[in-house]
Amino acid sequence: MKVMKFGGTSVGKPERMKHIASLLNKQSEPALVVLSALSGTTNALVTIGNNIAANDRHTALQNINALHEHYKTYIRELLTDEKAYEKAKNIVEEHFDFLHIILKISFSEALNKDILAQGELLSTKIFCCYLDEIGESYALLPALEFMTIDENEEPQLGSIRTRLSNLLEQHKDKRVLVTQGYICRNARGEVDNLKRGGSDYTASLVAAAINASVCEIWTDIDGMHNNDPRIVNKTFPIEQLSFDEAAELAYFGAKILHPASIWPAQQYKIPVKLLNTMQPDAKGTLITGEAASSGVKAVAAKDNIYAIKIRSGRMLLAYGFLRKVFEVFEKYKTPIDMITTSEVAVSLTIDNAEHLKHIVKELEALGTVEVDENQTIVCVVGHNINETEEIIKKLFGSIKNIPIRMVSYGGSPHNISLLVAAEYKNQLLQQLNRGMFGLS
Ligand SMILES: Nc1ncnc2c1ncn2[C@@H]1O[C@H](COP(=O)(O)OP(=O)(O)O)[C@@H](O)[C@H]1O
Ligand SMILES: N[C@@H](CC(=O)OP(=O)(O)O)C(=O)O
Repeated sequence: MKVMKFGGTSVGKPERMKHIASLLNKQSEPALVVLSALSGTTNALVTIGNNIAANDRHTALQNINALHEHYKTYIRELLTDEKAYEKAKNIVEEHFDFLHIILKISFSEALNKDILAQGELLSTKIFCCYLDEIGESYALLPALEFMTIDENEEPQLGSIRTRLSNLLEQHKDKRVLVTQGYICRNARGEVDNLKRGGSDYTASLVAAAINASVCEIWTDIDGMHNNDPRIVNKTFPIEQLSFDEAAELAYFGAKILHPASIWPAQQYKIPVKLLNTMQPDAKGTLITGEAASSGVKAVAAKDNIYAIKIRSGRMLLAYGFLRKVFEVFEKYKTPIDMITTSEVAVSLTIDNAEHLKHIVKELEALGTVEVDENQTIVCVVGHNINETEEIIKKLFGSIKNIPIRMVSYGGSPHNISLLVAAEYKNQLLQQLNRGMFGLS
C-alpha cells in the first residue's frame, strides 16, 4: 500500500479535487490518501480562533460566514449528483453549526484546537462525497481514532500502528482509504494538531506505521526546486535528494516539505516522492537514504530569525560558559539554530521568540546582550559540500556586496548557513542562483 498526501493547494479548487480522484483511479496498488484542508481554510480558522480569544465575536461571526459561503460555492461546483450534493450540504451545515455553537462558549486552548480541526474534517468528508458521486469504493478512516501524541507532543508511533492496522483490517476490500492530515488527539484525549503544515508529518507517520511502499507528497509544484520559486525566477526541480539533504532544506525554509516529516520515513526506510498534482507525469523529487550525487543541490531561506549576541570578558580562558548559555535556552525550551563563538562573544540564533524577554534577562547575568530581530538564515545544501573547495570558492564569490552577519560551516557536511538581515534575503538568493547554479 502507498500513502498519497494532497496538500491544501491540491484540494483548494473543485477541479483539483476531481483530478485527485482521477489520479487514484490510475494507481496499481491500494492508496491511503491523506488530505489537508482546502487552501486558506486553516488560516481562516486561525483568525476565527484569534477573534474569539480577543472576545471579538462580531468579527468571528463575519469570518465564519465568509468561510461558510466559500464551502457552499465549493460543493456546488464539485458535485452534480443531487444525492451526493445533499450529503455534502448536510456535512457543511453540521460543521458550520458547530462553529456557531463555539461562538457562544468561552474561549480555551482546547476549544481553539477544535476550531482548527474543522478544515481537515470538512475536506475529507467532502472528498468522500465526490468519491460517492463517481462510484469509487473507499473508506474514511478518522485520524482522531488513531493519530495520537503524548504529553511531550511526540507522536505515539506504536499505538498509531496498532490502531491503524485494526482500521485497515476492517476495510481490506477497499483500494482507496481516506484520512485527515494535521489533526490528532493529545495525551488528555482532546483534539489537537501536529502544528502548521503538519499534514506532511501525518503522511510520513502513517507511511512508517503501515510500512508503505512509498510516501507521495502531492502539491502544486513538480518537486523540490534548487531555490525558492516564490523569490527567484529561474529554478529547476531536483531529481533526487538524501533524507539528510531534504531535512536540511525543509528545516531551513523549503516550504514544500514539513521538517518533522523526514524522520519517520528515514527511520523506516520509506522513499518519499514530491509530486505535482496538476502535472502527475513530471518526475518530481525522490528522497531516499543515500544521495545519488555530490555537489550543491539547493538553497533555502528561513525567515523571522532573532540573532542574540552575548559578550563577556569572563569567557576568556574559561570553561563552562557555553553550558550556562545553553541552560538558559533549555530552561525556556527554545531551540538554537546557528551558533558561532569567539574568545569574547557568542552569537546564536533562534526562531521562537515566545520567551525572548526572559531569555535576555537571564543571559544578562552572563554578559552584555544584543538582540537583532528580522534576520534570515540562508542555507546552501548538498552532499558533502563542505569538503569541496570549488564549492566554497563559488559560494563566497557569490555573496559580494551582502553584509553577512554569521556563517555556520562544518556543523554538518551537507550544509553551509549564512545569516543576513531580512532585507538582503532576496538579493542573496538571486546571487547564489547565479553563482552556484549559473542561472540569472
Ligand atoms: N525549494 C522549493 N521547492 C519547491 N517549492 C518550494 C520551495 N520553496 C518554497 N516552495 C513553495 O512551496 C509551495 C508548496 O508548499 P505548500 O504551499 O505547503 O503546499 P501544499 O498546499 O501542497 O501543502 C510551492 O508552491 C512553492 O512556492
Ligand atoms: N491545513 C494545515 C495542515 C497542512 O499541512 O496544510 P498544507 O498541506 O496545505 O501545508 C495547515 O494549513 O497548516
